[in-house]
Amino acid sequence: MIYTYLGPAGTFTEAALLQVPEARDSERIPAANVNAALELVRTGEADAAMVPIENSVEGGVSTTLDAIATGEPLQIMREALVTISFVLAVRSNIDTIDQIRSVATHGHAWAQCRGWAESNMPNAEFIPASSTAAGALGLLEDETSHDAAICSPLVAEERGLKVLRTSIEDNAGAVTRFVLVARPGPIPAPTGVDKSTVILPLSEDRPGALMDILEQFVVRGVNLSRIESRPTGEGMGKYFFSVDVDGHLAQERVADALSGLHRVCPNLRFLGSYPAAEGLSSSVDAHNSDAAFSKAQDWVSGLTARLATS
Ligand SMILES: O=C(O)C(=O)Cc1ccccc1
Repeated sequence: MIYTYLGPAGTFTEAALLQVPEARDSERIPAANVNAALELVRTGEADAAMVPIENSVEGGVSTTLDAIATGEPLQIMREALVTISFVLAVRSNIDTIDQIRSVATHGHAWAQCRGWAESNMPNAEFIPASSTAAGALGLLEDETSHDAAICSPLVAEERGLKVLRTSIEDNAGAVTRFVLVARPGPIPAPTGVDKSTVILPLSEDRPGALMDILEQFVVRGVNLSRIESRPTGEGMGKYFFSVDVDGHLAQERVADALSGLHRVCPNLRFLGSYPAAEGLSSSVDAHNSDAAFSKAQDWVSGLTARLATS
């Protein structure tokens, strides 16, 4: 297996990939951005890509949500959670925070440290970087565009960067969720604690269109753990929903909800069922259990078997 990830080495995404035991001893290709990583998978140059999808402070990572919702189909094979803490690293000629005029980092890292940055270095300009590690490595270049970088403690240590402050995140304990994405293939077997992701384009702009979608989950007792709307890019007012649910395709209530969704939203895209990285809180009522579905199906089959043939 060849793995790719949002690089360069030292990103939080690499930390997420290293949680995958098989990836530790495999070839790992750093990609310049999320789209480049997914493209390596789509073309077959890599077998799977680890990419950030959501964090507990800033919400969804739009680039990833959009890239896996469209184009050549991809499948989520697993998820990984990383608790994120940031440091402020600087060029060697900077000694105090007041000297910092510009700070480079990934947009989601900036969002998680914005409060600290605005209070402690109000005059520093934010320079968007393709990743926290890319911003950090820029500090080592002669012709660098920035004085400081917000990055992981690990990359600062590994690259011998000067660190002026540690733990500068506004919310201690913020978690980012990453997904390992591959070309569509076998769906991982249920573990008992699983999630499924589905993309639901709103085909019609009419009252109740979202209700029709949500109803499919509600009546089968399927809990949603994430729902986000994203513009399709096809014009104002055109949206798709990206939804995570508790449960696996192998469970009747999830499969039945997908079947209902296919009727109200025929262009839906199933992105996979995979083990949840942490325990899920939702419980299943007896009438939504596999046994209840199976009994109900048997009962209806018994009735349809009695249908007159002519
Ligand atoms: O830039 C990185 O290191 C990443 O892996 C993306 C990211 C940025 C900020 C929080 C979580 C992930």
